Amino acid sequence: SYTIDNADMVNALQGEISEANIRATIETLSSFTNRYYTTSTGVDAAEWIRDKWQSLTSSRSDASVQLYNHSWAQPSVILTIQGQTDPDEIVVLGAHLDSTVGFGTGEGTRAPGADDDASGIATLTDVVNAIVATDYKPAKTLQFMGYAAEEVGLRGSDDIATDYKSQNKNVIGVLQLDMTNYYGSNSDIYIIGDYTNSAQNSFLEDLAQTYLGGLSVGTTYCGYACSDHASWHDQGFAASFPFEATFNGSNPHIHTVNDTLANSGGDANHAVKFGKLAAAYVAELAKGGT
Ligand SMILES: N[C@H](Cc1ccc(I)cc1)C(=O)NO
Ligand SMILES: [Zn+2]
Ligand SMILES: [Zn+2]
Repeated sequence: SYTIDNADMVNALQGEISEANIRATIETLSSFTNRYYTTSTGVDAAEWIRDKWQSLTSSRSDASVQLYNHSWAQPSVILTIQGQTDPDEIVVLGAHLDSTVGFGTGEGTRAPGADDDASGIATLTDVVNAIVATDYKPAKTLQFMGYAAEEVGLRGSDDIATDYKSQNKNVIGVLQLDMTNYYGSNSDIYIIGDYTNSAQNSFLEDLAQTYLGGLSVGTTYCGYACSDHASWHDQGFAASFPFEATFNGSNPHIHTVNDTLANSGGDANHAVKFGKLAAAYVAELAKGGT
């Protein structure tokens, strides 16, 4: 059952979430020609994330970063921060690191993917930065995951979720961030109601009410397995997916060469909301302190 009783830690983490940091990471990731799952630049982008997460956590003896290799070129990236008291309980926060402009994407094709999903990776990266800046030590284990090959059938997260299920890993919750930075609808955050866990969705709503007072939270539906949360849901894990807008209000530029920061408003102000929600999710699910 979910409890909300770690306010000092949540507030400290939220105080470190930075629009400028998130924007800088979006700009770097969208500057790779593409992050497609079969290309050299798709591999380069994954390795950049590995290096970034490694450098952010280099002072932490409880942290390590690994590539998770698949049957195609682009690896996934997993940062593990060991839990202090309940290390076998795992909280997963994910986003996908690949980008596409649809059929025909290949070596040299321009696919910036600023919102889809550099915004999600950048948001998670800033939560990692906040964890280090506050010297937060989670009671349960955290795993930050950059998934490869989401755009071609949720393939990276499917490999990982299936692997974790077969190993009987005790994943107590999964949060997906895919498109956090296009402010396209009236409410600030939309909880996806299908292929997700309703109890955890309610927990997210309670976290937003408690820690994101001024923001409004709605619900919307994909109607299909629309991002990596569905891979975890399919394996029976509790997954949730806070999303940028309603389906109709979401970023119309995705999967085109026009999915740029400029076409997401030119800043990361919308993504900041998701960073603060993710920070609350981390501290109130994984508990712990400094
Ligand atoms: N289909 C998803 C984007 C997407 C996710 C949820 C909703 I509602 C609308 C659109 C995708 O391209 N993920 O990479
Ligand atoms: Zn996506
Ligand atoms: Zn996409």
